[in-house]
Amino acid sequence: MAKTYTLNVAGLTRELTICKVNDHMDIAAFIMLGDAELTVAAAAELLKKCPDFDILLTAEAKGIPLAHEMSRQSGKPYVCARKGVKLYMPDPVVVEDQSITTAGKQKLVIDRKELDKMSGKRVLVVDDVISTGGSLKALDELAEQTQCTIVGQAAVLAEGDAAQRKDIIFLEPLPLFLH
Ligand SMILES: O=P(O)(O)OC[C@H]1O[C@H](OP(=O)(O)OP(=O)(O)O)[C@H](O)[C@@H]1O
Ligand SMILES: Nc1ncnc2[nH]cnc12
Repeated sequence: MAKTYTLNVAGLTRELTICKVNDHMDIAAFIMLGDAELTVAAAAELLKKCPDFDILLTAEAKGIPLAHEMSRQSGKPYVCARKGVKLYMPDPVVVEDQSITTAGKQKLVIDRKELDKMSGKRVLVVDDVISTGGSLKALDELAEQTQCTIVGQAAVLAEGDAAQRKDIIFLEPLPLFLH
């Protein structure tokens, strides 16, 4: 049987499977994709803690259901950064992204027209989990490519050292398993 970590968040309990990242570190995999009950509950709790905003910004893939639900509950729109350039992006703005779960570099991309939906707006950056902060940094870099104000950076979970950060809003910490 795979080892698990018991997570209590937004009034719900989930058993997260522990997965190997490398010889020295495991993570408890937090997968909200497919978990509508948790997504709805976490979005509601997070919105209570976040400042007023005009538009949400998130990253493909696991950030999408959370941003969608926060958008639905708040009535505010969201913009999603994709992990690659699509043929329907005439003017893609691309930044590099490195996250704890992915070996090597990824890309985050938003087409200019989509990016400019944030222009002059108060932007709340959201993701399911913040760990190294690499993905959050890439989202911030994209937001900085237009005239907007980032009013908050929020995630359901802050993993490892991210739980000590004072510049993010989160519901619960998530440990890293070092050995
Ligand atoms: O703080 P970091 O170290 O960047 O880790 C956090 C990021 O990692 C996960 O995405 P992942 O790269 O696994 O991609 P996915 O959502 O496409 O599965 C998660 O959804 C965050 O975006
Ligand atoms: N614990 C975790 N589970 C899933 N994706 C992650 N990205 C960063 N940390 C993660």
